[in-house]
Amino acid sequence: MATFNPGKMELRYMYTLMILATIQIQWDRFEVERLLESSPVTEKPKWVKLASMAFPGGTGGSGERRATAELHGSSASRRRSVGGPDGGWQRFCGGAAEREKRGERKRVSGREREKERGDWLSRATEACEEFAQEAQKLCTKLMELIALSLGLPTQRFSGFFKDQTTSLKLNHYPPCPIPNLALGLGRHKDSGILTVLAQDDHVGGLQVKRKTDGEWILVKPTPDAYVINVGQIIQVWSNDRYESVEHRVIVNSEKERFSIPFFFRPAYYTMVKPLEELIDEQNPAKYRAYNWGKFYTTRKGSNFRKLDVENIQMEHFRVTK
Ligand SMILES: O=C(O)CCC(=O)C(=O)O
Ligand SMILES: [Fe+2]
Repeated sequence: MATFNPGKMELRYMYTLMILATIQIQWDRFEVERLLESSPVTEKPKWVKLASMAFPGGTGGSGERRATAELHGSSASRRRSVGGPDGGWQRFCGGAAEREKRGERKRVSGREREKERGDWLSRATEACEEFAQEAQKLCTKLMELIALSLGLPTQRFSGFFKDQTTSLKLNHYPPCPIPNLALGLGRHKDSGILTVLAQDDHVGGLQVKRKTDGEWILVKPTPDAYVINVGQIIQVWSNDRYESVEHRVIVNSEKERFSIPFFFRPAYYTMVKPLEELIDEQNPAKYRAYNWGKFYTTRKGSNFRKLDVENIQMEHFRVTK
């Protein structure tokens, strides 16, 4: 019987999460299809069977509901979608052969796979485009409300929405027989402006850290609702009046889980710093200015997950007294 070692736990998340696709969203044009085609999805056909993806519907409007229906498949096709990304995953959750025995993975012919890939791409593309457009509108609205709540004009943030580095990610967390030895995604704060997260309507896994006692609290899925995360940029802009919450994802021993975060982010050239209207002698700036593009690429390019070293954090720009 394996023993639970919380110290090691954080390091193992890279074994379980499969990022099916990361879609860079252009401000004036959604180039989802082209980017999906060049994503790892097409290079790793065993990941492709996403027809079963539970795409939470409702708040995005009727178009999204249609996409939801399209993306729901039979339970047989859902099982077929489970594939393993690497040896690490196999170590904890079984190799391809074991998963085939458990009925979680089925061998498919090259031709069948090609067809599935094509079908999946067109359905996923349509669904992603609709979701991205709705999420974009939602973020714009939310930023108006956040501006008002800070005593600022509603359009205060609109200058930051040009040349966005916004992206959409499709996450797949396969079931893991030893869930207490793995994390779907390690603890982190989202670094951008806002995240609109469509989490699986039925399978929970997202946890947030309660500030008062450090306890991890499960965010129970609410059908027809999105989870909105305040990103670290809002924390800096608001000079800590808003705080970005730490979160992570645990895995499930029986059920796979999907989630679709939409990361609303500014242009690479944005200098992130507390808004001048919010600082004065009594409320001095708590952060030094940093370049978003540099911050983001350094953070993304770092191999902190493997080396167990600290990744670049917004906290590094906090002014110390
Ligand atoms: O899968 C989830 O529910 C959360 C994913 C997440 O936090 C992220 O991708 O940043
Ligand atoms: Fe996150």
